[in-house]
Amino acid sequence: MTKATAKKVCTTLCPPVDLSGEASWTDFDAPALVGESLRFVSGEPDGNRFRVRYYRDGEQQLKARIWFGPETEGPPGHAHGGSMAAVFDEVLGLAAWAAGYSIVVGNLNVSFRNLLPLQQVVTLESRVISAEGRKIMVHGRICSGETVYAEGECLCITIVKK
Ligand SMILES: CCCCC/C=C\C/C=C\C/C=C\C/C=C\CCCC(=O)SCCNC(=O)CCNC(=O)[C@H](O)C(C)(C)COP(=O)(O)OP(=O)(O)OC[C@H]1O[C@@H](n2cnc3c(N)ncnc32)[C@H](O)[C@@H]1OP(=O)(O)O
Repeated sequence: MTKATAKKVCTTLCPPVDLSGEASWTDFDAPALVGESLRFVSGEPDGNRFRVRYYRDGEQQLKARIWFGPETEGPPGHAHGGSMAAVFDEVLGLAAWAAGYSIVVGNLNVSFRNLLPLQQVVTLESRVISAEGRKIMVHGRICSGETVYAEGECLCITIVKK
């Protein structure tokens, strides 16, 4: 896609995008694990906001291919920081669930490193860093090739049944 095309805002539904993963990744069925509770980010897979597809890599870490559509716009032609934070909240929280922890997100720090152009497929790479008591630390970054758009550090807290 040329830069000129990428900047064009879709007033109707944008065309399909290629969210396929790398050859070594396997599909990850998020709804099978957590039900329909991820609608905020991944609830409209053909819409103009986010389009997301989940995978596990060879080390079983969660990966996501994500397209930030025109409805995530913040700075002209680029993704709103809050849209990236929402993506980190969902994907890093889901990464902890995928690793076997029943959690909510207690704290999320996001560093915005580069403006993210709209309508570009990027990758969110996650990694469960540590698990100490109820605290599960998950790190991630939104990137494409060598470019890192944002980094996230997510403290997840396991839910205590009352
Ligand atoms: C009961 C609700 C159940 C909801 C979930 C149920 C089912 C979900 C099913 C499927 C899930 C689907 C998808 C999951 C994937 C993504 C989810 C998206 C992520 C989210 O969108 S999720 C919503 C946003 N999320 C919240 O809405 C959290 C609101 N909040 C709370 O629910 C409490 O605040 C909680 C539980 C976090 C802690 O409360 P608590 O009373 O259980 O535990 P306590 O306060 O004692 O903390 C224990 C130790 O964690 C440390 N600690 C706690 N918070 C910290 C912080 N912020 N910074 C640094 N350290 C912190 C303490 O310092 C202590 O550490 P120490 O033990 O060393 O003293």
